Amino acid sequence: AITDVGLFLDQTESIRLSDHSRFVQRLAQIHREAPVMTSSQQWRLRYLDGWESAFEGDYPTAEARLKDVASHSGDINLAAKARALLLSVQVLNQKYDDAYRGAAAMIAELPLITHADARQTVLNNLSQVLDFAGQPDLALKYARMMRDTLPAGDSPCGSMALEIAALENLGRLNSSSPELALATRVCLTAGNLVVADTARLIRVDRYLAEHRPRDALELVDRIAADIRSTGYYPHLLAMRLQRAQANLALGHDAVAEQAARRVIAMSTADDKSMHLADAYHVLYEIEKKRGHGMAALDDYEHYVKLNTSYLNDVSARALAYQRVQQNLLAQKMQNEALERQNQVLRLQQSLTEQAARTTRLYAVLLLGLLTLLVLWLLRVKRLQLRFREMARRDGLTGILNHQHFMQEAGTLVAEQAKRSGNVALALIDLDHFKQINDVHGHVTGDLALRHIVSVVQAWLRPGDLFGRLGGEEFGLLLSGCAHDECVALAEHIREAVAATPLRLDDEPIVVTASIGMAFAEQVGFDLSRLFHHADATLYAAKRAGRNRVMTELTDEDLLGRSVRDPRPA
Ligand SMILES: Nc1nc2c(ncn2[C@@H]2O[C@H](COP(=O)(O)OP(=O)(O)OP(=O)(O)O)[C@@H](O)[C@H]2O)c(=O)[nH]1
Repeated sequence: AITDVGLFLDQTESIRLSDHSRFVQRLAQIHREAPVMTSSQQWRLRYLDGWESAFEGDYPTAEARLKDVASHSGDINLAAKARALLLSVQVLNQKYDDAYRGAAAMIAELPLITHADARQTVLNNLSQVLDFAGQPDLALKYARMMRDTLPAGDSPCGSMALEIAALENLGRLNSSSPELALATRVCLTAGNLVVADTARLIRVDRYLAEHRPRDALELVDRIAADIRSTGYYPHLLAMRLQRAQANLALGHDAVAEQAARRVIAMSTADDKSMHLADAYHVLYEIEKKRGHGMAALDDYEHYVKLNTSYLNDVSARALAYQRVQQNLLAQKMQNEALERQNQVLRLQQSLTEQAARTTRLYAVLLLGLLTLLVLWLLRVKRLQLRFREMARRDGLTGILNHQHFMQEAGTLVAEQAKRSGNVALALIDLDHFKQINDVHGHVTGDLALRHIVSVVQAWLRPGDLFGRLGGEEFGLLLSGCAHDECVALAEHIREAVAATPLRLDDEPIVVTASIGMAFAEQVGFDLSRLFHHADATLYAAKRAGRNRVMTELTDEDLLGRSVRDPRPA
């Protein structure tokens, strides 16, 4: 019983050529015993079944089994072996186009087939198929590749067989070619009788071609037992034909006839080998010698028919090979054209993308520039505003300067004139300011001016105009307050100034202010008249002892004392 299925399959496969009958027995045994097998072992068995079908000449069964293994085993190396064998089966079954397409595909895939055993099988079948396609040069190339990549310990018998087959077709062999002797010896040593027989049968052919029928016959007799023991049909046929031809050449017509008739009897109707045609040619020669005109003619007709059929088959194979090559070339060119078209499309796409990117870049740059421009304009505008504002302000105190106070005051007076509102002008002059400068210094005088300004500002209402008219004199234009309210506000300011001394390190510095007022309701909506009158009341306040608010002129002022010149507008 089979104990180790893997080992059993290995051993069975290894003797398929050297001991074919045992190989068949073992295949039958494994099917009979049906041991438990892994999936991969089942596929290996199927491959061996396919191999045996091919060996027996049952090509349709072989093809079905091998295609099954190639498509479904899932084992890349076993599939490669199955496909390689399928090539030979298809050729033998005259499916040339299929075989040559398969061969082209296998050549392309060759670098992927790394398993040494599978690679040997593929190279082996490629060489066979290409030789059969009338391409002995290529066949020789793959045979030599097979020899050069032979796994260590393997016999070179197989590759030598292919090499001599290709050399034979190239017309490069004669009966004493060392390749033939070497192949025979190597294959006999390896126990591969079928291949050794191939080499020896070629040698017989060469003897016959060299008109050495005796040597041919002698060699045939020597190898007959071996050939019969393999049972390999093409060899049996070849051997009998060679025997017929050799005997014919030696004048042993009866023996020759017998051998030729055995060839014919063995052949199947659709046999396309040259052996059958040649067998009829032997019979034709014999009948001709015998003077049997009708029989000779009959044999000759057979010969011509078979020979034509054989030659047709040879040219059909060569044509199929060329056709497949042309188709592959056309397909390759079509693929290249498509690839070029794709390249153009890809290029166009990338150009479009690049253009879009460039446009985006320009847009971003432009936007950046615009932003910068806007920011710059804003900055310029801000600076302009700042400069304008600076031009309107008094440098020391930050309130309106004289010129701007006069402008704004003019506008305000005109507005109030239109709506008959009330306007009051208060001129504020600090008292004895010269003394502050003299006693505390000019810097302290500056601080005192700013201090007073901040005290006054605390009392201002929105809309009140406050400006420095020069030195220690300030103008305050009030609107929207009744006469008494305006006076009260001026009074609050005066009190606040007097009550809020400037506090530095030393003792507090008290500053007082005199305020003279004028009202539009009394002098009219005219700025210079308002100034003129306020200046006069201010002068009156000073004369009256300072630190006070004056709204009217005293009798004393009215009698004789002239008022000061109004401030220039
Ligand atoms: N520290 C300082 N002093 C100023 C400034 N402008 C004017 N003065 C001083 O203010 C003083 C004004 O003096 P006067 O016009 O004599 O008047 P006063 O001393 O205030 O006396 P009355 O107005 O009569 O009370 C002068 O000593 C000027 O130098 C200024 O910007 N800073």
